[in-house]
Amino acid sequence: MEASISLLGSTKPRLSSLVPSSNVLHRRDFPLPALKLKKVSVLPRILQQKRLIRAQCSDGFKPEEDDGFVLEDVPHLTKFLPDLPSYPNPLKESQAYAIVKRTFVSSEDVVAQNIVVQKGSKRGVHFRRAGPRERVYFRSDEVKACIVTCGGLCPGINTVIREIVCGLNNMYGVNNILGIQGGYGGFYSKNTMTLTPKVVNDIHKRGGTFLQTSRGGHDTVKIVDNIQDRGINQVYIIGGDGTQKGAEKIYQEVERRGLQVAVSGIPKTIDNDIAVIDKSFGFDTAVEEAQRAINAAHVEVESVENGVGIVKLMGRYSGFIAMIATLANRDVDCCLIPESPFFLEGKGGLFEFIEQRLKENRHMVIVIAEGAGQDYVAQSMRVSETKDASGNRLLLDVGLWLTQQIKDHFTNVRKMMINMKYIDPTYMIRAIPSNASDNVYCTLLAQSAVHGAMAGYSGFTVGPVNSRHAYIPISRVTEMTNTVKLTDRMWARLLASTNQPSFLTGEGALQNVIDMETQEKIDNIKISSI
Ligand SMILES: Nc1ncnc2c1ncn2[C@@H]1O[C@H](COP(=O)(O)OP(=O)(O)O)[C@@H](O)[C@H]1O
Ligand SMILES: O=P(O)(O)OC[C@H]1O[C@](O)(COP(=O)(O)O)[C@@H](O)[C@@H]1O
Ligand SMILES: [Mg+2]
Repeated sequence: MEASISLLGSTKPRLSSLVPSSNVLHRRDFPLPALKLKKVSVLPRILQQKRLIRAQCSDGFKPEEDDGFVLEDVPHLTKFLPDLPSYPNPLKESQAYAIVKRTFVSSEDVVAQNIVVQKGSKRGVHFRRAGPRERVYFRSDEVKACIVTCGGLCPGINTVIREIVCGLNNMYGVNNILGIQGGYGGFYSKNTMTLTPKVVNDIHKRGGTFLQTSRGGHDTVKIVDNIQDRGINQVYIIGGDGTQKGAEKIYQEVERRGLQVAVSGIPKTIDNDIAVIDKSFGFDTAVEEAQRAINAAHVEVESVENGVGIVKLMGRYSGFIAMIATLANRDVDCCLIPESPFFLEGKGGLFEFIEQRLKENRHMVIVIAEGAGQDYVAQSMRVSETKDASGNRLLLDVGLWLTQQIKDHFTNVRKMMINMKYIDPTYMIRAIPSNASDNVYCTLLAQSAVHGAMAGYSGFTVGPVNSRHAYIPISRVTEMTNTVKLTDRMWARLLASTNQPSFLTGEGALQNVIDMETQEKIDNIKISSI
């Protein structure tokens, strides 16, 4: 049996850096013989720092020689605490699971990242399947867990908090659970609160986060000092890409200090910009809520002469909410997202399209993601870039800017009377409670996180990959942002449904073509690295 690690990257690897904490093949579960290192390709400059390390494993599955099977594994506490005792999983005694055929997930169960395959193709990347394991590495009465929420809001955070508390308590008999208030900074600057199933009983019916949140304030050493001082041994971290980067640092510090602490990340983002997972929780709820704003815009512009409605939706770097809300609605004439640069003037531009639609229909609706056209807006406003406490770029209000540009053009240049209606429902969309299907999704995420932590995994993220929940190395979800691929069919479906210009031809299109080429290169790398 043979196993090897392949490194995609430009720098010469050191052995220690090749086996990162997030990618250790766990010998007990998945016993591996010697590891062989292989440098397989050099990425273009744009991705050079983002080294993708993957471990190829042929053990356990007894695959054919070099069938291309790759397991991207998550770390286990026994990696640095080899003598850690394990215990039978208390779920064995659970009445609820009494007649379940297979209560426990086998160490050989994995989830394939790619499910569309060609006959004879390599098996590709896999992640460990999430779920309860036969043996756990914590005694229930020894567990002291904490939960923290960081970054922006999204529907469903309270459901995840509730289900971590109830999952720990109902499935594993854990009674000691703390809420860290106000995000990462709360570890060292605020009091904790005690969380019980009773305390969190109906929080899933409310939007926001019961624990409060914040941006900025991540201080790894202070946070881990606090974890150590309080005797916390399970840390559940709910947050987006920035938060998950922070979770990775906390795990690394935990490992450096040799602490028996399970660090579990639960990906949260309204923008759906987290890589690898199918979709982030709260996204469907947000898309549904966006329909109300789009419908309102449509009613308004339909009721007046030459009505032009603009609805601004969230999406800092990724236009998923705008794209899916547009596709779902069918009253939208044009959707503008950060991934697809647009231009206003001249042939093939937005002004020309608006005029054409007004002639045809006497009204039109534009949906714009808040991150769209930022460089364009910045050029015309000459403003310097500012950042929030977490280092995220603060966006210029593209919705207001576009409203003004359209007004000026039609009133002053085209001498046409138009009726502009601008709707900005951004915070309303992310502040609501999650819908029924997101609630179920949040429950599965929370329970997967609890099972993973109890099973002794640490430094991992949970999430569905092709509809199956998996344990994913944190670095895999932070190294790339999930964005709308203009070269995928979904964007083509949108263009076909709105019949809007693609902004790839015409006077303002040169830069767009360059951006498309860059995007295509990135897509090709992602595809070839799978
Ligand atoms: N690279 C990073 N390393 C450590 N912590 C980070 C990093 N980026 C962001 N954070 C922390 O994660 C938290 C949330 O980050 P933010 O980007 O605001 O939201 P989100 O996690 O939802 O994307 C903040 O407390 C921030 O300090
Ligand atoms: O005003 P806030 O709270 O900083 O949030 C605004 C940003 O938060 C987002 O919802 C994304 O938040 P996250 O990075 O926390 O996922 C963006 O869509 C938006 O630009
Ligand atoms: Mg983010």
